[in-house]
Amino acid sequence: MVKLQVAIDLLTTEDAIALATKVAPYIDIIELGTPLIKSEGLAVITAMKKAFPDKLVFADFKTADAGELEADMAFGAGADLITILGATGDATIIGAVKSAKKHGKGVVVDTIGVLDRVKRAQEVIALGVEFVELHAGLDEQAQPGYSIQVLIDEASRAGVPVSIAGGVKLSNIAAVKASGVKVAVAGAAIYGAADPAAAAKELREALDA
Ligand SMILES: O=C(CO)[C@H](O)[C@H](O)COP(=O)(O)O
Repeated sequence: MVKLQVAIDLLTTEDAIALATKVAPYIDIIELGTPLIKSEGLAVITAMKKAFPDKLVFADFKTADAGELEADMAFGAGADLITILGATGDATIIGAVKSAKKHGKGVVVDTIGVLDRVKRAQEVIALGVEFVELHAGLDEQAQPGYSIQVLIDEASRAGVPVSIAGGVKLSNIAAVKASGVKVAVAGAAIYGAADPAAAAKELREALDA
């Protein structure tokens, strides 16, 4: 079964918990976006895990250095998963994996900004990470000509556990699923919808079809 991850790119704990409450029945992983964590600090992780102990809480740290220290901070606050940048050196990823093993949690490598995402995904899986996020960030998505098809094609040939993030929505979720991903990440398609619960339900149903 493909897991559905909601990326919460809102700026307050109150708004994040309100959104998670609406969509919880349909999602597996609650992602606390980088701007949300920068705005609210580690407390938002603790509050979300307390509110949703049965969901995986994903702290989108996008760590570039001090991997073990930052992973200790995220896991200590209640996160189940943390992102480390694929663009950084292996030592940072190895440090975070060490922390994850200590806490019984997991590391996700975010390939934002990496030129050859598939090659890097294959390299970092060997370091013990849970899965790799094939990711076109919000700024890359805003570039003229951006298409999620690039990520879908990459996922199809990755040969290692991956997620796709960067414009996942109802019109492409079937193709995302068919690419063999472990996790589909949807942010704006859920938090930006007039009815986030209905949007999450439709995505869930499409993944389960
Ligand atoms: O991590 C992120 C940005 O850095 C986003 O949460 C992720 O890209 C999901 O985006 P979208 O709103 O397009 O689904």
